[in-house]
Amino acid sequence: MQSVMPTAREYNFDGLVGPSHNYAGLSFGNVASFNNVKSVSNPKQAALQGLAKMRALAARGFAQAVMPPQARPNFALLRSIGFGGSDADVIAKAFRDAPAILASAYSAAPMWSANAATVSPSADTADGRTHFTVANLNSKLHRSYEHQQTARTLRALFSDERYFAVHDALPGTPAFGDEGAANHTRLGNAHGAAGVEMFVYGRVEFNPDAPAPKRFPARQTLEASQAVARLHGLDPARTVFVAQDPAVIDLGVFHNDVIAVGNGNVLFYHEQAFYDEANTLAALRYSMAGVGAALLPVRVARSDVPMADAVASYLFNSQLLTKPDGRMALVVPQECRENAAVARYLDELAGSGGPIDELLSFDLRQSMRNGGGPACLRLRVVLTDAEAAAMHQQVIMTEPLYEKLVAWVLRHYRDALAPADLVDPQLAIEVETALDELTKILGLSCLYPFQSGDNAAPNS
Ligand SMILES: N=C(N)NCCC[C@H](NC(=O)CCC(=O)O)C(=O)O
Repeated sequence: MQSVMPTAREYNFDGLVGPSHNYAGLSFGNVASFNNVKSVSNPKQAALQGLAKMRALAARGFAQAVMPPQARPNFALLRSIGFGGSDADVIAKAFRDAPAILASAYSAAPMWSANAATVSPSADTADGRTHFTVANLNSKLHRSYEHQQTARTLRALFSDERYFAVHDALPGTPAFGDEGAANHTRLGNAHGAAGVEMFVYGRVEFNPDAPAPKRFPARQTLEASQAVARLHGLDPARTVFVAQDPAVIDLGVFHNDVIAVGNGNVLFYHEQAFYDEANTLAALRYSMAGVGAALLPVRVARSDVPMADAVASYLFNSQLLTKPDGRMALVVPQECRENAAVARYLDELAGSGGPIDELLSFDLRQSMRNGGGPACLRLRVVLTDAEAAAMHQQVIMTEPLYEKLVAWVLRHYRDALAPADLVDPQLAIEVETALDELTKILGLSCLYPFQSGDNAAPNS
């Protein structure tokens, strides 16, 4: 007997780049972040590049929404470590004594919304609700405090508890290092059907013999992934935990979404993505058979794309999107067209008669220089029609919203931000003014603690 499956669509929630986007080199292990340290950023261009991608994908009929940026600088963080006085005093003292920490408090990293949370659609969970676990991002100071505002934002967007459950971040300790959807892939048939959830980890806290990188940190632990699966009420038969190859973490693959992407029954991945490729595929095949799906691996050999090219071009940090005709489009950063090996590979892929028959390339240079490609910039949320109707509607990308957001960016954003500009107290005022206005555009009152006069709250 065939059960009736609700129609569901994958919404991509792109992080809107905030007005303080800058290059502070805060992410050891992320090659682009390190290489561009202390260069001058262009927040206006960064935001416009991100919006152009959202607009183009929405215009193509993909379900697209926007995640607002976070308030910056994080005065509560700065005050909690001994910088006191007026806001301007706090900024001046932090800039003088601890410029890297001021930069951390100013980071626009929430733009990479793939790291905001792990999301399990209602078709996979025990209670039939969509579950979100906010990522603690505790591997890096500048990302470790994002979770407080992320929880607040997700609860504002998905407030109807009949449909949605938003879990707070896991305890912020190394055993539970959690980077959200960047290390999570869902495979199956249709979006609305039960699927297999694959969690990829880089380290096991309580097994000193487990593979682990030597040079760069592994940000995701097995223990964290298991906790998320438990919180979401996932069926163990449809949940697969997989070790990332630690050797590639040491080459700059700091998240699994830098080396693999899945959609539907397709897993597009580099042969060095997993510690044990054969067993990973076998486990996925076995689990997927349980939901009547057959894995379709699209494996990229190192002879076609060496790891250095994969990391430099961000080929795998692409979005793999199902088109109305059931074929798939790969959304890649422009750098993929500029890398000879990758460009050659992609042309062959699109013409190969396989599931991916279209390439869409975007200029996301501002984000890329911080190690964030198309996939980093979006959080995937599969929603049934009823769930989509229950979420906050004013964040869904439409042409009028796009136009309003572009005008807002042009009004408020700077086109150059150098490390020394972070000492300018005016920047903090500009950011607050911009975000206050944004909440009106998006119909999200009291999204930020500063809007309730609470700049001292830990999540301010
Ligand atoms: N792969 C995914 N899903 N996300 C990419 C996140 C990039 C981010 N970069 C930064 O945080 C750079 C900050 C700086 O250097 O200023 C990070 O390393 O966490």
